[in-house]
This record gives sequence, C-alpha cells and structure tokens, in this order.
Amino acid sequence: MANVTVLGAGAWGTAFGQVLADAGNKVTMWAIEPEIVDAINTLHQNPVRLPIVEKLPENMTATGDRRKAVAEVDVIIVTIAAQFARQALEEFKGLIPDQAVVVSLMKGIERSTDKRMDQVVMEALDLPADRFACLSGPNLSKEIALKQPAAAVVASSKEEVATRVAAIVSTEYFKILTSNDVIGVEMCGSLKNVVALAVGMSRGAGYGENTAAMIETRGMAELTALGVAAGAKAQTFFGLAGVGDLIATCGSPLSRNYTFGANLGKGMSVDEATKVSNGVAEGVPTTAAVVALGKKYGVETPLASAMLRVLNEGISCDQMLGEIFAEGIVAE
Ligand SMILES: NC(=O)C1=CN([C@@H]2O[C@H](COP(=O)(O)OP(=O)(O)OC[C@H]3O[C@@H](n4cnc5c(N)ncnc54)[C@H](OP(=O)(O)O)[C@@H]3O)[C@@H](O)[C@H]2O)C=CC1
Ligand SMILES: O=C(CO)COP(=O)(O)O
Repeated sequence: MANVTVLGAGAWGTAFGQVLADAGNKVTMWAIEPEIVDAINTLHQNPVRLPIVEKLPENMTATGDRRKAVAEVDVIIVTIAAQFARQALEEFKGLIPDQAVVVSLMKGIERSTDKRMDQVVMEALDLPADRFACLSGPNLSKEIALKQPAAAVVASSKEEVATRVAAIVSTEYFKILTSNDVIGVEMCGSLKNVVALAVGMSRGAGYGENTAAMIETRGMAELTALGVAAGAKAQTFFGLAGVGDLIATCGSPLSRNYTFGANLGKGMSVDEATKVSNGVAEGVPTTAAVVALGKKYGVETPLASAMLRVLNEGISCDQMLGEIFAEGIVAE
C-alpha cells in the first residue's frame, strides 16, 4: 500500500484513481475545480468527468491545495491534458518529496516544443529519470471505470521503479507489464491518437472494415518508424502499448479521438467537433507535432501529414485517404 496522489481528476484520472484505491492505496485526487473536489469528498462521485461511476471508493479523497496534495506522497500520477501539463506541473516544482516517483498517464506531444510527456514532466518538475515512469495501453476509461479486465505497460529507465509502480497499481481487473522503453511507450500512446482520428473519419464518412484496416496498418508502420527514429525499441510497438492500444482506440466510439475523427467524417468542422468532444482529443494538437518530428528525424509521415491537412485546411476524407496511399508507397 502507498500514498498516491493523482494530478488531474479528468475521466482517466478518476477511473485510474479508482484502480489505485481498489489496489488498496490511500488515494488523493488533485483538481482545480472546487465542484469536482467537493463532489469526490462528499458524494464520492465525479459528475463532471466520470458520471458513469455512482460511488467512488471511500479511500479516495480530493483536494485543490497543491501543497497538501503532494505532502508525504510516495507516488504521483499525472493525468492532465498534455498541452497544459507543463504549466500545471511547474506549480508543483519544489513541493514534491525527494523520494516520490512520478508516473505519467498522458498520451500526447507538446505542440509548442514537439516534446514527449516524459520530457515535459521531467523538465517541469526538475525530476531525474530514475524517478519517472509512464503507463500506457488499451485503457478506455469508461471500461476500466466499470472494472472490465484490462492491462497496461509501465515503463521506466529504472527497473525497480517500474516494478514498484506495477505492484502499486495492479488489481484483479487491471494487469501490468513492465518495460524499460520509456520513449517507445510514450510514442505509442501519443501517436496512435492521430491514427484514431483518421480511422474515425473514415467511419464517419461511411466506410467499413477494409478502409479502417488499411489506415491502421499504415498507421502502425508510421508510428513504429517514427518511434524507432526517436530512440524507441521496435518490439514495443507490437505489444500492448502499441498495436493493443491502436486496436482499442481505433475501434471504439468511447475514444474521444475516434469520435472527433468520426464527426469530421460526418461533415463537422474542427471547431464543431471540438465543441461536442467529451474531453480532450489529444490527437488534434499532436498531429502537427508528429509531422514536425517526422521532419526532424527524416521519417515520412503521410498519415499525420494528411490528417494535418484535414485539421488545417479541411480536406475531405477521400482526399486524406488519397494522400496516405499515394503512388509509390511500398509494402515493407
Ligand atoms: N480517457 C481515457 O480513456 C484515457 C486517457 N488517457 C490520457 O490521459 C490524459 C487525460 O485524459 P482524460 O482524463 O481522459 O481527459 P479529460 O478531458 O477528461 O480531463 C483532462 C484533465 O486535464 C486537466 N486540465 C486541463 N487543463 C488544465 C490546466 N490548465 N491545469 C490543470 N489541469 C488541467 C483537466 O482539469 P479540469 O477538470 O480542472 O479542467 C482534467 O483533469 C490525456 O493525455 C489522455 O490522452 C490515457 C488513457 C486513457
Ligand atoms: O487512450 C485511450 C485508450 O487507450 C483513450 O483514447 P481517447 O483519448 O481517444 O479517448
């Protein structure tokens, strides 16, 4: 058992807080909004972000006070929308106990710097790599909130940290595999969201399994090539955090990225799809970062580049598909 604080009581933060509480930990949720803090403390609910859970565990409380949130904590979990993570975490700099481990659950690339969340978290908190881990996998929050069986990968450059985090977060319904490939696990989680936008768009436009499979296959090749160029291990992309999460996210209307894409495919503008999105669709800002990373590492990113044209210029689903599968692409 450990003292664990979750920064960000969004849909995933709250569902994950429940996992941690079910695993026997003392869980504190930190949220900015007083109504979320009050609802967790008094009603044991998060009606704003995770109304599907009628009663959150008794061993989960909440606070809006940064100092109190992280005092005497063993593990800090970060689940803040990626584009706001740096700014939010800088407010915690200097407050975190020396021995505490920080675990990122976020799946995005910072648009202003094209950095992964491991880089952002360590920079913002001035945290050494041996106190950092990331957790990623096919983890649609509503399914986990309902305690359906699921699994994720925890990666850290220090094996003991990955093992310790795995022990703290494992429950009957939530299984953990460990890895030392932080870059790979980060790249898998962030990049699959761009693929989910494209698959969602094709579904929204009325296309079926064949079209989805061709986009997913191209997406796997693209995210593996870019990840490897960034320093990841290729095998990570063929595991739970890679193809596993790609299947879950590209196959479910519970995914905000898939749904965002589907709404574009049905004819909504980016602004309209943003307004109706039920939480953050990380793939939207991450798409431009993926294109920029492709240029940086000399890796072609036809899928992300076509999705960027959808987002910036409003090209159609058929144009997007035409650009992904332009002439000259080889199969291996
Ligand atoms: N939902 C899912 O199924 C999964 C999500 N993830 C990843 O987890 C991360 C969070 O997702 P999720 O919880 O679902 O998203 P939500 O949209 O439900 O919540 C976003 C969270 O970010 C917080 N936030 C936004 N802006 C700020 C800010 N300026 N300062 C502090 N906090 C801020 C929100 O706080 P507030 O409520 O106060 O606005 C909220 O806690 C994302 O990177 C996502 O990709 C990973 C696996 C599964
Ligand atoms: O990452 C996820 C599932 O693993 C959640 O996907 P969305 O952020 O698209 O909802």
